[in-house]
Amino acid sequence: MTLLLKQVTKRFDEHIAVYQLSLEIPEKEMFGFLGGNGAGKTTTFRMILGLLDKTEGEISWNGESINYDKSHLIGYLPEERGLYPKLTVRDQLIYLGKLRGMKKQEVIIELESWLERFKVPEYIDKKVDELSKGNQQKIQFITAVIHKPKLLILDEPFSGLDPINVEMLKEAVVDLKMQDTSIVFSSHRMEHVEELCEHLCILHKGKPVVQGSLKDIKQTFGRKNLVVHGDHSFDFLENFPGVVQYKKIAQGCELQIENEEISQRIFSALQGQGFIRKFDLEEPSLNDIFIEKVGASYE
Ligand SMILES: Nc1ncnc2c1ncn2[C@@H]1O[C@H](COP(=O)(O)OP(=O)(O)OP(=O)(O)O)[C@@H](O)[C@H]1O
Repeated sequence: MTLLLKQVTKRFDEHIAVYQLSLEIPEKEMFGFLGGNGAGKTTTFRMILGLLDKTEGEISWNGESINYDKSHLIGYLPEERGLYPKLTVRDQLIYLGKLRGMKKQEVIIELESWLERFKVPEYIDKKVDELSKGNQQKIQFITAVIHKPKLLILDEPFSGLDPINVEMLKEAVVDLKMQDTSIVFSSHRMEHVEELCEHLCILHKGKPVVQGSLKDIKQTFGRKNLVVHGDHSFDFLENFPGVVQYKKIAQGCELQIENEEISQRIFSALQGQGFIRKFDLEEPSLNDIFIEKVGASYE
């Protein structure tokens, strides 16, 4: 089931939060939605989920308008987490699971298996406000996935988690994808999107500035990173034609260059200048691309 956004705009009075956004989110894939603060990610999610009316445009799933009565098809981890603090994890999940058409016993089986997986089986009888923020987030994640949705929308799923829990959640998300769940997630963390997503969109002030497959985005960006390690000074490369950025490091330097050809010229210029231990041409990182496209306004 492909999720399609066509020329979607959202205005809050005079303020345009999302402007003519068109996106195709392939089924059974993980799609990364990037953007600085206030770029329009959450607003877009809320429109997809029917929590906010769009001002203009169309949103469809598998060629049809999304039927919000069939809430069991969609799972949502909101940015502002919202669990009932005084309910136990068990009661919370039973309540939310039933809202999505699950039977109590089904909920318990799924919940126990998720808590086991997240290595916190003892939390089942704890009240939410007895849990740390990171652990509350795991519970919130379980509420988003317990009913096995076909489309899963995760708004900043990894924020506030320690590295071990980030890995645990990442693995869970990858497994859900393997089980054919279509997943869209927003993040400020480029490396997470780079690691997990085949396709992505970078929003800036409500407009897409980059979108497509990660591979194509990197290829068409043109610029490359070049890492050179060696014993002599590489300072002359700072003003070398085609070098966009120069960074001195202990072992040598790291450069951003305009294109692959510049690396050949640098290679020639380094001949006879001493021992080179490393000369590596690398794809730009998503972080490089983000900074270039979104620039100084990113917080
Ligand atoms: N209910 C609202 N009323 C008025 N303006 C709003 C409302 N919701 C969002 N906005 C504005 O719309 C813009 C997009 O906000 P949104 O929350 O979608 O950004 P975001 O990309 O999710 O940001 P962040 O990464 O900081 O969470 C912002 O300028 C925000 O102030």
